[in-house]
Amino acid sequence: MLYIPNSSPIPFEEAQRLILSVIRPLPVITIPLSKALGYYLAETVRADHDVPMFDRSTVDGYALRAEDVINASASDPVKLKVLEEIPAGYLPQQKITQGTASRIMTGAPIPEGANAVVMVEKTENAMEDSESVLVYQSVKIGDAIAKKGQDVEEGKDVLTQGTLLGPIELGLLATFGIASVAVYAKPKVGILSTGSELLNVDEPIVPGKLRDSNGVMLAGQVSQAGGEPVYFGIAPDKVEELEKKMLEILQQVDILVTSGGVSMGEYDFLGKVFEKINAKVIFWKTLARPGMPVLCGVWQDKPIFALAGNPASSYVNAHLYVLPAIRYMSGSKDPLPKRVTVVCDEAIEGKQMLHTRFLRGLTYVSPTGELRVKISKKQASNVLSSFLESNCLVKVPGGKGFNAGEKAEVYLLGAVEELRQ
Ligand SMILES: Nc1nc2c(c(=O)[nH]1)N[C@H]1C(S)=C(S)[C@@H](COP(=O)(O)OP(=O)(O)OC[C@H]3O[C@@H](n4cnc5c(N)ncnc54)[C@H](O)[C@@H]3O)O[C@H]1N2
Ligand code: MOO
Repeated sequence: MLYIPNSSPIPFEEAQRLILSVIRPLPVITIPLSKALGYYLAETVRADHDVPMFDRSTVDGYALRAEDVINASASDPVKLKVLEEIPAGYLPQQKITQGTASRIMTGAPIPEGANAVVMVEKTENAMEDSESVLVYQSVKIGDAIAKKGQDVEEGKDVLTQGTLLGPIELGLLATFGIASVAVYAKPKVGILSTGSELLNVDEPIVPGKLRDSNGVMLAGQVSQAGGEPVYFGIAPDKVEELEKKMLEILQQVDILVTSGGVSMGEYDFLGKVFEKINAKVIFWKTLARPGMPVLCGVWQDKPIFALAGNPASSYVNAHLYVLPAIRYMSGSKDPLPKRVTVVCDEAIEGKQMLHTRFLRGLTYVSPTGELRVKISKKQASNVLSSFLESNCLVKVPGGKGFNAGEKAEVYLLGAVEELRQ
């Protein structure tokens, strides 16, 4: 049995590395393209044709030879004979020769002989006079023509295995006729809140007790990372009940996440339960706060994350350890949290601390366009509300502080588009 109650805390980066070394991407499934948003691609898709497939007009106008209108101007237009009209979706029938042009619509194939398109606005009576057109502007060879293969060249990789499928990726797959797509399955993540002091969200408050806020919060984080959360309610601080409940859940999910019961209290039983259910401990305690006492193990290849119970600790633990595991099992090649470097508004004390701290902060764009961060006021592990005014975690490594104006690394919590000015 590997459970070591007095194991020494490890750096959080080492904890992340250890987790990723014991898990694997889930099996590949094939699903309709319309359902594939948010999945990771399990195959590399190669372009089996050019996009565009032919030289096409980028404007409504006239396909012509640039050399025929080299001297055209507003005061001295050039008259060309109009051969035909080419709507998008049709093939040209006529070849452009000296002194001729064809009316062409945006997206339609360029006729043979033409080497440029002039916009209809730079011509006169264009749409009424089907015989001829007056061109009031010169054009250069290639003007208003999207070349064959301009977007994607035949034979090139369009998307590689491990790419997260967003709206753009779905559009590209549709372009190549991929109606069903091979992706990695998404992990089912069981969530169990532990603690005899906890009440269900809909229960009336009882003196000394509090409602389970971690359950729904963790489910939200799991969903945002692309996992499928399943909430299994509250379990009391009793070893036998926890053991039974956790084994039951483990049969049904790919990952188990619990919160509470991992520190040194008389009722902190999670370590004991790991021992009872024969879960192999990967680590217990990291050199990072909030969430220092987090316990992580595997049971029959399924990771178990026993997160520290304080709400901010659970949130940060999930962000640093659970979400990367979800992304990795979902097929991501880059599962660790997104980070950026920003300039500190104010000094951050910390030289005397041994562990890394993740401080709540607000990253914003300064009027000069610089990414800067201000530290939120409340940082205690039991405080959740200060995340409302935060959008990042500022990493303050052990033994280090920051001067005002110094650069620090922050872990982004919201979308980058949410950075406020
Ligand atoms: N003697 C020591 N005491 C503590 C240590 C330590 O090293 N030695 N570590 C402290 C740290 S750091 C943390 S973090 C907490 C984490 O402890 P647990 O994971 O055992 O969490 P609990 O004691 O079960 O709960 C802590 C706190 O959070 C509340 N809680 C728990 N679950 C929920 C939930 N689902 N929703 C809302 N609130 C929840 C719980 O009621 C407690 O108030 O331990 C320190 N102690
Ligand atoms: O590591 Mo604990 O989460 O600070 O209070």
